[in-house]
Amino acid sequence: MDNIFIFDTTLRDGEQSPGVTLNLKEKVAIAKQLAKLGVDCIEAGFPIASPGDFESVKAIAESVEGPEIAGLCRANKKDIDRAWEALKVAKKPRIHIFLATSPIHMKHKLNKTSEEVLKMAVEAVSYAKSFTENIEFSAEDAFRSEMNFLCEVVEAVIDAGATTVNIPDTVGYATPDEFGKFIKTIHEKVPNIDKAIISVHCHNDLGMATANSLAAMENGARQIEVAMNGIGERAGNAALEEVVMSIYTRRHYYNKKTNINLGEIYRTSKLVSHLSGMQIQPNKSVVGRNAFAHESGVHQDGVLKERETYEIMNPEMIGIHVNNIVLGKHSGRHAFKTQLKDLGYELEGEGLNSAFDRFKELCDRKKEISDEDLIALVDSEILKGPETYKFAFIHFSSGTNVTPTATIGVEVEGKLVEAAACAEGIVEATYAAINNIVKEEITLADYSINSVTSGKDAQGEVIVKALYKDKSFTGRGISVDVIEASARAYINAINKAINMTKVSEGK
Ligand SMILES: CC(=O)SCCNC(=O)CCNC(=O)[C@H](O)C(C)(C)COP(=O)(O)OP(=O)(O)OC[C@H]1O[C@@H](n2cnc3c(N)ncnc32)[C@H](O)[C@@H]1OP(=O)(O)O
Ligand SMILES: CC(C)C(=O)C(=O)O
Ligand SMILES: [Mg+2]
Repeated sequence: MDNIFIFDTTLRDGEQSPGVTLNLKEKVAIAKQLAKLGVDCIEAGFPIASPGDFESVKAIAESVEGPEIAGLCRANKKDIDRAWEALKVAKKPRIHIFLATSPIHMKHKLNKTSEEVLKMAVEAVSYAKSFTENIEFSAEDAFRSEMNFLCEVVEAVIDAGATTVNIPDTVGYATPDEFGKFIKTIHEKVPNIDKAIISVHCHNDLGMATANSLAAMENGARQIEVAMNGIGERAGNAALEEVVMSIYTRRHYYNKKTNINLGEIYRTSKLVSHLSGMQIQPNKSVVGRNAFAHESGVHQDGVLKERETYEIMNPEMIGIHVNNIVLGKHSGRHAFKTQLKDLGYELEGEGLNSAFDRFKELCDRKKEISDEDLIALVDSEILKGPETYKFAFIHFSSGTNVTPTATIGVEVEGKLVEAAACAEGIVEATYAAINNIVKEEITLADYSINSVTSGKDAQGEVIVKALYKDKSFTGRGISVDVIEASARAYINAINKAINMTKVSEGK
């Protein structure tokens, strides 16, 4: 079976999803999980975009082993220099240069002729080649490009040393049959095509990103670019879990394989969803809550008699955990640590202690702690990043004919600071009380609440988006009390906003 190279762009195109902002610690945690998952290449970011992006690409290049680490750049020297500065510490660095080749992008966005674009592409690849052998070139908006010109660019960048050439459907315009034919034609027309790996990068604007990627694979593409849970610009990228599980489940049809450890898929999906704040729709293929649920009698009867009547994949295969240990108030550190290890977390020392303390607090408020509770707790506890403001307590009163009032306690540099506020609603009062302590120009842009598990003692997970200096920051908070979860989420967003802005302003 031929191997298909999986290039993961969760941390670059995925992070371009509106409203998603990940801090350095979160990006490194996702990259380490992607390495466990077995992706062949991690696109860690766009180093010139901001000091924060640069630092996270560098940190991933330094600390994540296994996959190649790629950094994106435009076709110019300063982007390539900056990308190399971040990537050079990686064991297997890859410079990824993109430049649009479609008439609409060249004319309106780049204001360049096709001759100038061809020259820029070749010069950029040749320049990057002075740093590393491993160069990917992406012809942005390739699918809307004129075929002969696109082939001319592909041939020229391969001659200049590109080892991978990516053919993106940047705006998700293609349909599977025509995209397959498109990739086939490129293979037929470009004489030196065998000297490079042909890659595809499909967007999901018409819901066809996975189908288009697979059609391209059937016509010679050997690398597929994906993002976990399909996150990315606009409607997102081809979803890693869909592409990989299609290749696996239909392996006898496609005769292809990937290096992905299928058992890490669910865990990675959960981590990305928690940290990005992009919730997974219940009916999402492979990783949605309902992907393996059977509601109707005929289906339940079938599955009880023989699972394969209605299931084409085994949930355990993708790491949906079958749990024999029930954690609760009487569990100790050993069971806690073992359970976490089964879920993919290797916690030691301070990290383990702080997660265990939060776990014990939770046990006082909730009888049985599920895997979902544990994952949410550890993700919010361990990866929250620097805490300028630390939640201490909240008291509130609210109800019909009562003015909602909240008093909040927050630790600032080790000192407890308290403030109170009234408003029309209790969440608004809580946030006004927090604003009285924080005194920064931060506004709430979005708020959502979900229960982590079912049952009356379920934890609530609040995700907020806060605006600070024209940028949006996601915060997450969990608690069995939804007002406390709301306070924790807002404080988390404020901490991220202040600390990530300091990094990007070089402070
Ligand atoms: C399809 C994709 O996903 S592409 C990746 C998109 N990702 C991002 O944009 C990441 C975040 N971006 C940023 O932070 C900023 O856009 C930066 C730092 C990269 C650039 O910021 P600025 O210098 O202020 O430029 P701005 O974004 O306004 O405009 C882009 C400029 O790059 C040029 N450009 C766009 N693509 C390319 C390219 N591939 N190669 C060279 N130049 C390019 C544009 O023509 C424009 O140039 P102009 O100023 O001469 O008109
Ligand atoms: C940078 C390129 C690969 C991209 O994201 C696109 O064309 O969609
Ligand atoms: Mg893209």
